[in-house]
Amino acid sequence: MAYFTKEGFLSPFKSFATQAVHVGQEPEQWQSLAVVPPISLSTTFKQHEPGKPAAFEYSRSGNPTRNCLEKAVAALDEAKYSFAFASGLATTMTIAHLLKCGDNIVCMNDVYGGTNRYFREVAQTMGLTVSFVDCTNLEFLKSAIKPETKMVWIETPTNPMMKLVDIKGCAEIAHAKSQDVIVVVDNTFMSAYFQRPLALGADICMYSATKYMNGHSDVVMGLASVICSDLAERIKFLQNAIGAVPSPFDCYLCLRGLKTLNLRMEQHFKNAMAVASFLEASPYVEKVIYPGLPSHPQHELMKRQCTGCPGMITFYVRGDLKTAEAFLKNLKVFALAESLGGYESLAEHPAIMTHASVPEEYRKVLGISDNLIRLSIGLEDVEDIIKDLDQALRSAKIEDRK
Ligand SMILES: Cc1ncc(COP(=O)(O)O)c(C=O)c1O
Ligand SMILES: N[C@@H](CCSC[C@H](N)C(=O)O)C(=O)O
Repeated sequence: MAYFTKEGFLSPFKSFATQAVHVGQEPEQWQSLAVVPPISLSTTFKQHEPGKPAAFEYSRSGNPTRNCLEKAVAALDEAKYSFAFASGLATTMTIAHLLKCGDNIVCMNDVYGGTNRYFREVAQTMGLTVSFVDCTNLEFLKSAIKPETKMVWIETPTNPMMKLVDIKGCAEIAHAKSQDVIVVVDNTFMSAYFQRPLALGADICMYSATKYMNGHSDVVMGLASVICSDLAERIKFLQNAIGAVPSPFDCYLCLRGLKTLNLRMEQHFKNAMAVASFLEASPYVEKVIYPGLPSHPQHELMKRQCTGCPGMITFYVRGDLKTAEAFLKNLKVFALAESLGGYESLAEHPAIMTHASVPEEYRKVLGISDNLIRLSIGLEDVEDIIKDLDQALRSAKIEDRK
């Protein structure tokens, strides 16, 4: 088993835990001096004079509980502003509305299946064009950007192939072409604790907060953070004008989840590192893709732009679809389920589940084959996680060809 070390990674972001606990949550903002931000359910707020609201007027436009969450996330992303949405995809849709008919998006070719589906089947029918490009190679990105390109959309690490994209390199190339190109990083797999895209030159850092940011698999939500006040104005306008906002209760839960983000991510990393090492040594496994392992082709980039690695591991089981299915059905500690980033370990089959919406020929090119498995390593005792994987691999009756 590889020795766990964070050597070579970026140092943790200063005062992260303190900010997660306190920013946006000052008791003095409430008449009650509540230490825990109240869940503010009122849809509307009394005005003293027509058209002159105090801090809030209508809950879609702004809500006290959401406000606390947005302030906390802005601090954790080293941003100036953050905006919460009803889901990760609602965030993607709202961001896409920054563009107009005829504009082009250059999108990393390996992204979450739903992002791929949204760009191909929704945004394109509304008049945007989308070019899917392997942005791991910055030369490909450079040649893909054309005069109509107004947005570059990357995910790093990618879902599910765990490819890394050099955020700083991408931002430099995109902005050198034109300062108007908006560079968006989907930071879902990393969370604010392990990666700060805005500090590396991105314009928007977005999340499916359904995953690590909330971390308890009980909220569907999205977030977008920015530094530029002009961009913030435009997103705030769209947040209200489109209206895909989260409920105050979900904002409360996510804010609560953020308080343990640093602790959870550290443990996800430790557990995943042990699991990845176990899988790499297993005769039943063809190949493990985990950026924390020196065997990952972009391990050095991971250390250069991140403070650690999340609990996401992708691997090829030695065998075929039947083997993969048998393995997944035999798991006991892991739940066979879509999603990721919660405290519980999940396993899934990308080709049949999370990335079924990606056309088959495309999946082939990306390497999303029938024997590909994606794991979200949770916070259970790592010995139990490994024992479970071991028994499931063995009982899948895989021929040992090593
Ligand atoms: C990387 C990534 N981005 C975006 C999304 C979309 O988020 P949501 O399910 O919250 O709409 C997901 C998962 O669904 C995801 O894995
Ligand atoms: N981002 C999650 C969600 C998975 S897919 C959800 C649903 N089946 C859909 O197609 O929209 C993940 O990667 O697990």
